[in-house]
Amino acid sequence: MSDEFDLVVIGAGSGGVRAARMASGHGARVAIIEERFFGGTCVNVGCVPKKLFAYGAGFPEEFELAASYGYQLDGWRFDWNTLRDNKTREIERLNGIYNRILDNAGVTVFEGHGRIEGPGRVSVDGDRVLECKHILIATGGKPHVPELPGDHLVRISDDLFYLDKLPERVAVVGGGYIACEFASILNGLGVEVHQLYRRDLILRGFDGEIREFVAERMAAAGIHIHVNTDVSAIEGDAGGEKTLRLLNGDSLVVDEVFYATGRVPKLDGLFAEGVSVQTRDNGAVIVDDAFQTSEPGIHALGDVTDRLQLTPVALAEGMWLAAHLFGEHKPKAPLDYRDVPTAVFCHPNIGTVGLSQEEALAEYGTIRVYKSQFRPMRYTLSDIQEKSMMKLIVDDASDRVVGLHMAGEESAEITQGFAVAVRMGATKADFDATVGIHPTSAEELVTLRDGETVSG
Ligand SMILES: Cc1cc2nc3c(=O)[nH]c(=O)nc-3n(C[C@H](O)[C@H](O)[C@H](O)COP(=O)(O)OP(=O)(O)OC[C@H]3O[C@@H](n4cnc5c(N)ncnc54)[C@H](O)[C@@H]3O)c2cc1C
Ligand SMILES: NC(=O)c1ccc[n+]([C@@H]2O[C@H](COP(=O)([O-])OP(=O)(O)OC[C@H]3O[C@@H](n4cnc5c(N)ncnc54)[C@H](O)[C@@H]3O)[C@@H](O)[C@H]2O)c1
Repeated sequence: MSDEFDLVVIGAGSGGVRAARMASGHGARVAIIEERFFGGTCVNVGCVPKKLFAYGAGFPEEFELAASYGYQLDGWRFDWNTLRDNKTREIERLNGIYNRILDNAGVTVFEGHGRIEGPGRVSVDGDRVLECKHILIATGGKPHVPELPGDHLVRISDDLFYLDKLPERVAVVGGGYIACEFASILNGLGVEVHQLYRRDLILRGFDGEIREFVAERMAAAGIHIHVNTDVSAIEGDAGGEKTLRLLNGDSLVVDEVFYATGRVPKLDGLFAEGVSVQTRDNGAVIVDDAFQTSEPGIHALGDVTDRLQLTPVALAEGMWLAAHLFGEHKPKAPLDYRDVPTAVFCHPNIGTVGLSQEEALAEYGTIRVYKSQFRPMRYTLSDIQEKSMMKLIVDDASDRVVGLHMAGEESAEITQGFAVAVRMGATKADFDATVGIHPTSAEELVTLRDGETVSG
């Protein structure tokens, strides 16, 4: 086996695997080094197990709904171990697939810790040294927990996926993607959930009315959302009850405390002494439009650069870089981060693409806002009070739809399709001219009529 490569990728997560495969496909000699799990965060402790758990958490409501359609269920019992272990089996299957994909693509795989020894030199476990023309840092991120007394009692997102037993009461600290998703999953599985958020409304950065709607729906589903609240100390022991001392003087007793207070770039032991690249204050590797760091021949992409921490973004970056470095047809323009759709798999789901009402107002001055709240048909035979909300934000001058937001069942699935139209610059008139599919929730988005003009 040769130890000389065109590209050595450090980290076999979403971005690293895609870049390695594509580069190999373009004819490059590629090696990849992974120290923990093939497929990275998304496959092992992120998107995939999270979505499986979110499906699992939806069943109690399905059982209740089934009764309204005439199904007599003779009671049910939930077994955490079955869900956790079935999930783990599926993740192990995917690990194998990732390994095979790399092999089949002709990528040389190393298991161990990658360290950059100098330009064009990467060691595996500080031992074997690989020589290469290009190095790619695709080492992802890791959870950030603020320092506080008792922080050794805190659990991070990775831990949820391997809990020995499901706790009866939890506190989830944070108001972003992971905190909202975990709060919804645990609540759906029957756990008493307290979500603590330091500001006044969760899901900062999303459209204001969608945030209010989702916070209200999550609370209606049974999650105790404590806003303007932060933790000053945690007391207790790892295997038992924990008491959270709150800044407002209150306290809260739970069995587990999950912190979902953001993720920071993972650079642990990545650089040998005397080697470095420029980073931002939070450690994010600074790259230009071509994913080039401050050091020639060293590139970086994905979560370690802290642009948009999303798997499809890391995949797109990996493909772009592989084509740029080794492709016959080089990309003609930098990757476009405009109108990247995203979803939060809390309950209800959020799907969003483009600008929030607040952002659109600041950018365009005068906008039209179309919105609708309704009870999806599926629930109308039951007493379940599920609701959906949809919003279109239109630039008044050009009639272009610049933002599309939905909270409610199937939001993520529906938004993916509409994201194509928004990216292509569809106008409100185009939406109006599109015939709906009946009866669906999605048809609401092409039948919204009475817009409100808002000027900033
Ligand atoms: C709980 C959770 C849920 C999420 N859900 C979603 C979702 O639903 N949708 C979505 O789009 N995104 C989601 N994300 C975000 C998504 O997982 C990340 O954006 C994505 O995985 C980033 O890919 P990456 O290649 O940059 O890094 P990663 O996937 O983190 O891969 C980095 C890899 O590098 C390895 N590594 C690190 N240092 C070294 C070293 N020195 N040597 C060798 N190997 C090393 C790590 O072990 C890891 O396997 C979620 C994240 C979390 C935590
Ligand atoms: N569905 C998805 O696509 C998905 C799901 C999960 C994660 N992700 C990605 O992973 C990233 C990380 O997720 P996350 O939820 O950890 O981060 P986040 O940035 O979405 O949320 C972090 C939350 O922690 C709070 N916070 C930060 N520091 C704090 C402190 N010291 N004390 C109290 N609260 C504090 C913030 O106010 C915020 O509410 C996300 O930004 C997202 O890009 C995506």
